[in-house]
Amino acid sequence: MKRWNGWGDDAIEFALNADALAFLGERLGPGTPGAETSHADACARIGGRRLPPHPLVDTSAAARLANALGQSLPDWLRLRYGKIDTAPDGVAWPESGEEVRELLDFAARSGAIVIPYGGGTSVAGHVGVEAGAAPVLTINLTRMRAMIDLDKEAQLATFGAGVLGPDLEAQLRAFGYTLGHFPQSFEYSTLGGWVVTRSSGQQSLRYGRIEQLFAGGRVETPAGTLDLPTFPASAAGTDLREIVLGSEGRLGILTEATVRVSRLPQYEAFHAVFFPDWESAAAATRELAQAKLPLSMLRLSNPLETLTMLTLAGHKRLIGALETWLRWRGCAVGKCMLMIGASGTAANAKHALRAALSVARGGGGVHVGRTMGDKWKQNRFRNVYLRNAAWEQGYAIDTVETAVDWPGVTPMMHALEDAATQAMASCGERVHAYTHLSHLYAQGASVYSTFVYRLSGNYEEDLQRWRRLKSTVSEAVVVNGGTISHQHGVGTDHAPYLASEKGLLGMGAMRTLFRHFDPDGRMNPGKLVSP
Ligand SMILES: Cc1cc2nc3c(=O)[nH]c(=O)nc-3n(C[C@H](O)[C@H](O)[C@H](O)COP(=O)(O)OP(=O)(O)OC[C@H]3O[C@@H](n4cnc5c(N)ncnc54)[C@H](O)[C@@H]3O)c2cc1C
Repeated sequence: MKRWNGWGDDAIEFALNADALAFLGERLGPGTPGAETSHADACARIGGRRLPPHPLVDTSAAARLANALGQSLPDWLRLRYGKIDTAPDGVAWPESGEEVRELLDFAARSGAIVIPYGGGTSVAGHVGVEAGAAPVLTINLTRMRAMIDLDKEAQLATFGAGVLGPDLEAQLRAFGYTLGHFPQSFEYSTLGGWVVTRSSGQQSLRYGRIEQLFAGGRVETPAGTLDLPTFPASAAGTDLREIVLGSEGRLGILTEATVRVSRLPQYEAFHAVFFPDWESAAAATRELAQAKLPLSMLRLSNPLETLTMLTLAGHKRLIGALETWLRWRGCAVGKCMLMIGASGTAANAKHALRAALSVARGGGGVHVGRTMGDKWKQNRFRNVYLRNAAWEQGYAIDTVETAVDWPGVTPMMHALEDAATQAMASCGERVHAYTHLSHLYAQGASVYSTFVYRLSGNYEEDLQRWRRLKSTVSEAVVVNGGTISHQHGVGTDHAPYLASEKGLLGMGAMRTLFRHFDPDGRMNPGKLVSP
């Protein structure tokens, strides 16, 4: 069953091994797990409902709690410490566009605010309920999950927008196709959520970001239905898909999405290469991105992330032997791991890998084969469970991500890690901060930093620690010329920083656009831009 106050299926544990615990203890000090609220107590704290009855709306405390929050660290703090001060007044699970329309009309009649809810994997405060006088209706889309059409000739598939990643891939795989969109949250996030948050999957180098995959669809807005027909390309003025992408539930509900699919790859492999230091690794990775080889993934870990991954991997003797061999090849303290993936026909993928490994070797890289790549693939959606394991040992894990052009990539990495160190020092704490470049472009890269730090066991103190960390690191993103999000979107947590990249005129244009589709300001207010 899905965990109500953590990540994933409660039958799956991904424990921290003894070496990893000792490593964290040494770097941060011993953790203090907080007292936890039970599900029954959390339900008991859900206040009275303010919506009139409707046959499609469930007003039970359990349904409202399950759809009250996402997966950001403050969301976790609220759930774990039982500080659920706001929740929707009712939750509906429509099964058709007509039911969505009916629910939007019901919300208008009841003066209710509407929050669209996909998988609830937002890490930026997209689905939470702001305190206010109006009742709140959360519309959970996950029952709209069928494949409506597969046009093999055009390689286009249309789905109900609430389809979860594994379900979508399984429905396509039955016909020999894939979307190839694999965010780390794949198992619990939805197609609609991906589109409206401009998500990016781990193999975006081959398949593209969701912007490239989203071909059209249907949006139910308070002002009417917006249909987006598919074209391979069009010069007919403003591309209306672009106003749906990144709209974060502000203009309406995406009920159907048509996506560009590919044939299932015959062959897929991930290889690991180590470099002696960050400078050589970053230079070779940039060269690889600019060579535009048909790879599916490039993912470069900095020295501390490399060390952390090797420590978490367990298999101490095997990793020890690998490290001895790497030392002998010149990759010792400060080494960085690059993961290179290729998918497609066996001949093309192998050719791309051979070419990539040759560039990597030319840049000082040491190729260690496929074993680590196979392990990475096997655990690509499992590592997230470490958030649960770390919490239980008294440690919080949070991440911040941005993207910047190549000259800014290394300065950004240092700026994010320094900002986190400074923020936690102001709380009298240390932080274990490490970074990888997860999505590579010819012009630049996403910079993705992970921060591990101690919980205090006290809700207010832990919220304060998170606020300091989030604001200091977000300011570092802005000062260093990065976007406030490369893939997680804006929500409430990044909204204060958006104007610095959009400008006042741009922010005004976004507000006017949302008002056009949602004249009463009913759709997910407070997220992305202030009303
Ligand atoms: C552990 C973890 C790993 C992650 N890894 C990645 C990653 O690799 N790449 C990445 O891009 N993101 C990642 N994310 C972030 C998150 O998964 C994405 O933002 C995802 O796109 C959200 O999809 P969802 O279905 O869960 O949407 P939700 O969280 O339910 O909603 C997000 C926003 O979309 C709106 N919304 C949802 N569905 C609809 C709809 N049908 N119509 C209109 N509005 C809608 C909501 O109102 C809200 O504003 C990760 C999150 C976690 C917790």
